[in-house]
Amino acid sequence: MSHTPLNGAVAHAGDALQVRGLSTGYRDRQIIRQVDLPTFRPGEVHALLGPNAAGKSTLMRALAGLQPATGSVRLGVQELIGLSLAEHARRVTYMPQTLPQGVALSVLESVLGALRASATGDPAVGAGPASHAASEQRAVAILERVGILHLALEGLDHLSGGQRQLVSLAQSLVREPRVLLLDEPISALDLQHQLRVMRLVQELARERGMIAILVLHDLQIAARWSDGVVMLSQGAVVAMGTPAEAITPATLARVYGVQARVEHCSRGGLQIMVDDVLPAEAAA
Ligand SMILES: Nc1ncnc2c1ncn2[C@@H]1O[C@H](COP(=O)(O)OP(=O)(O)OP(=O)(O)O)[C@@H](O)[C@H]1O
Repeated sequence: MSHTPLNGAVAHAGDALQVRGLSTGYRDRQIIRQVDLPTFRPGEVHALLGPNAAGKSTLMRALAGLQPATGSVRLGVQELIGLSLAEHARRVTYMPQTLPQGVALSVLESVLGALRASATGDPAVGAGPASHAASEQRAVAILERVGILHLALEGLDHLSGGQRQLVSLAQSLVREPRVLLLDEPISALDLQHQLRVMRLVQELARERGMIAILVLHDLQIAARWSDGVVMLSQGAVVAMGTPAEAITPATLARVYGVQARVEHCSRGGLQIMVDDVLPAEAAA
């Protein structure tokens, strides 16, 4: 398969994710209406942006097969809508905004549990002492890359909010999914950890040929680390493309109702300055 990767992404042979005419919602309320998304290619990192209640988590959960949807979500030639949850989870991992509370496990045990839960049929993660050692090696390696190996034996309930978010990330990464969906993965992290996580996700996407889609609220981080951006508002796509194409004063006014300037730096980055909230009639 040949394609032109976005930004600095390395071309990976592998299956692209194609989303066409996707609709989903809750009971009598449709949230996402007939959405087409850009082609997500192996090795790329994409940001899903939009205001509160735009439908970002709902869309991510539908992509992960965690709620009923209509339309098409295809990974290569495989249609994912209609697959069993287990089949879906073998290909797509979703990291929710919050880690469940009250789990009496150590960090390492929780990462091993996430690996086992996803590994039915993977010979490297089966029963028996040899595969147990292999699983433990894989879990330790990911804790090290996330930078929390020193927390391996800590109880989950003793961690800070940011530490819990890093554990949640490790639980998702250890599964080595082809598609990784991270819902606000850096919302509880300090500046240094935000950058470390974004760098790690980009590195792993490039190394593994993984597709990473992240819900983010920080536009500057999205612009710096994403190959592609999708902006969602009221369940519909308002803009998509490279960060420079999608993040413009006009889209920021329309989607967030703010007056902003976007400057293109000589080194290729974007500088986004939000000056004010627009009056309601100007934002509409
Ligand atoms: N379980 C649910 N049952 C019914 N409605 C829901 C449910 N979860 C979310 N919604 C509604 O769906 C809409 C979209 O919510 P969603 O969580 O997808 O938005 P979001 O863009 O992720 O927002 P945020 O940035 O605040 O996390 C909201 O109006 C919300 O009230």
